[in-house]
Amino acid sequence: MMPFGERLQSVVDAHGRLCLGLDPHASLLEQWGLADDAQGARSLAMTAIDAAHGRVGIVKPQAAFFERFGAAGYAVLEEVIRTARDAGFLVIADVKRGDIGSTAAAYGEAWLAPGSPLESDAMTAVAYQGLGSLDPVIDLAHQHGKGVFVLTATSNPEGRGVQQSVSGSGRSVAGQLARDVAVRNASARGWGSIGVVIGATEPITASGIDPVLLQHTPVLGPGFGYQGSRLGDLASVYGVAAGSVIPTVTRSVLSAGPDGLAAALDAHRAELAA
Ligand SMILES: O=c1ccn([C@@H]2O[C@H](COP(=O)(O)O)[C@@H](O)[C@H]2O)c(=O)[nH]1
Repeated sequence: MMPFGERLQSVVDAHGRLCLGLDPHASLLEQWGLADDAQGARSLAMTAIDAAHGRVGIVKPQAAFFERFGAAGYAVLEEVIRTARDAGFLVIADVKRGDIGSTAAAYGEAWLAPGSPLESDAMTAVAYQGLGSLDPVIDLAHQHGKGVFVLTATSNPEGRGVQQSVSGSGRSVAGQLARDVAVRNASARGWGSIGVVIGATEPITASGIDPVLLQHTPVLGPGFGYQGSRLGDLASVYGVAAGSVIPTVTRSVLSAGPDGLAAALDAHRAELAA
């Protein structure tokens, strides 16, 4: 099985690095004229996947917007993930899971184990219980050619108090976490399979992250579009790590409505290319 980092690189080479978020917000369902239920969420996500064909190679369903509908929402999420993967998209399940190791392992089995109903190509994870608590997930990911993106410096301003605080190492929490993740990718030829999530809403150096360390570490970058950052600002936000960033856009595309999705995606791709 090819490692996730290499699979990610080949998808980026073929389709570019923009990632489309699949977030059926209640407000978007209303705007699209869809019911605020599991079938409405299904319709929005499937329409977005159709429009994404040939435009992006990576999609990121946000589980929370499906979980709102309980079992019916989960059934739809399973179908959305399967449909996207069968169509050749790389699917990053934005689930932000984390716990003591034995429980984290079960999260890994849910989202990354081959044959699991929710099998995705990568998942997002939270290291608040220590990066080591995610080791069972990381081991599982390596075993099956999957990826894990660890929240490091998030796009929401409320995160900064914790993430920018300086730990005993003399480094910020975010800076230390980025360093610890980067160490796990050190032997990769290109990108490793363990990524970080670093929001685009302020320069990453403000969080004490050394961009030089991220050469082999894929960076999932939310915060573009709706949250205010511009794809054209990629280099000023991420510095020398800009080449490792997978920028994600969601509401700034989905708010264009079903008929405007393709044009919105093309406009975002053009901004990124420029
Ligand atoms: O720091 C983070 C981590 C994750 N997200 C997620 O990304 C999308 C952003 O959606 P937009 O509509 O493009 O703002 C959403 O699913 C968040 O949960 C984030 O925004 N920031």
